[in-house]
Formats: sequence, structure tokens, C-alpha cells
Amino acid sequence: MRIDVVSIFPEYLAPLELSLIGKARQDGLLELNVHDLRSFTTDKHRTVDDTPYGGGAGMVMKPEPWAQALESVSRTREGSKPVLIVPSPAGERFNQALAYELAEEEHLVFACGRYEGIDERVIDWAQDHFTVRPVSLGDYVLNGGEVAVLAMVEAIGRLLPGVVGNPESLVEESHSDGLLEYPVYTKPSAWRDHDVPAILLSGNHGKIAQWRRHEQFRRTAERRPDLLEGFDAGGLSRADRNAL
Ligand SMILES: O=C(OCc1ccccc1)c1cn[nH]c1
Repeated sequence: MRIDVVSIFPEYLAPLELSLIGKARQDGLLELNVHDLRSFTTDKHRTVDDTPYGGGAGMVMKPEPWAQALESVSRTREGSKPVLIVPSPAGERFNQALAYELAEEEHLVFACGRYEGIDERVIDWAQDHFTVRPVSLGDYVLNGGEVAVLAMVEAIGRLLPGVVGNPESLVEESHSDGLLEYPVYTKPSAWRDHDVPAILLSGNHGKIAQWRRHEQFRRTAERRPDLLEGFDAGGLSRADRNAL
């Protein structure tokens, strides 16, 4: 997979050189390039923003530097169009399902908006060269798209084959089966008056699996009842149904 990120604060993406994603880049599993939007301006002051038509507070990012930057990175291997992901409070909701979907793509381009956003004509213009997807991390407002890109690149990158040591660890994690994950424990079994649930020390793997499943339902019902809406309760065991 190739990833290009365009931002006026390229140094914001430096953490992607660390840890798992950094190693994936060294191992050639992931090609990631960060580009400074100002490299694609032509005026002396390297201007990327201007006042909004129609009035209102704040500034809007000018279209031309973005078109220059996106044209520069869209020259990709033949075949499918790159996916242009635009972090925005007005986007579709990012979730684990979308992370898996994007992890299948050949080429992702992330456009980091700042100020009040990017001139909407860039989104319209880009449709010919990209599959354009405005994406929201959540219902809150950040100052720019960079933090959202860090989160999405990590969520997507870790799903790529060979990036995480043990692919098994991807199977049993929150949202992989539509539920929140069960609680985890490690040594010591007795700690400051708090003991590990005895079932986990029993060695009875059937009971342990049942307890973990029950905990997934209990936690999901308690913290994220919205996730249970889409859940097919018909296929549940009596024990699982009791957790709801
Ligand atoms: O604030 C966000 O993106 C940065 C951004 C982009 C465009 C204009 C203002 C801010 C965001 C919130 N949830 N997901 C993304």
C-alpha cells in the first residue's frame, strides 16, 4: 500500500515514523510520503488560505495549491483510482469496518484541512482523479485533519498483512465482532485487594470462552447499547441473551 499525506504541518505526521507503522515502512509493507502543501504554492508568501465568500469568520483553504498537490500525488500505478480521504467533521463516520475496507486499497491520499476547511470545489474537481471520501473521526471539531490522519493511518496500517506480529491479536479485539472486547488481566493474580476473576485461572477453556463472551455482551450493553441495535439477537445463546 502507498499512502500520501498533504498538510501545511508535515511535521505533525512525524509519529508515523515510529513503532509499528515505522517498522512497516522499513519492511516495505507500507510506502508513506508526507507533502507540505506550501510546496505547491507559487506566490512569494506561499499563501494557502483566504477569506470566505459569503462572509463569516475564519479562513478557507485556496483551491489551486490543493489541485497542484493532489495532481502531483495522484500519478499512481495504473488501474484503480486512489482514494482521497478528507478528514472533516462533516464526513462519514470512521470505524473498524471502514478501516478494513480501506486496508484493501492500493493507494490512499489524505488531505489535511485547516482553518474552516478546503474550498469545496477541490472536492468536486477531485472526483475525476480520485474516489473522494470525507471521513469524520467523531462528532467534535479539531483544528486540522492531521490528528485524524494519525489515527486513521494507525488503524488501517495495523491491519496490513505482516504489520502486527501475531495476526491472531486482530481477531479478538473491540469491534472485530461488532462487540466491545472483554476485560484482560495479567500477573499477579492477587493485587491490592483486587483479584483476577477465578474462572480465568481455572484452565477450563470452554468456561473461559463463555465468560469472555458474556463480558463482551455485558460491557457492550452497558457502554455502547447502540452497537447492539444491528446485532442479530436471534442467534444468541441464553447466557448471552441474559447479559443484555
Ligand atoms: O475537525 C476535524 O477535521 C479537521 C478539520 C477539517 C476541516 C475543517 C475543520 C477541521 C474532524 C473532526 N472529526 N473528524 C475530523
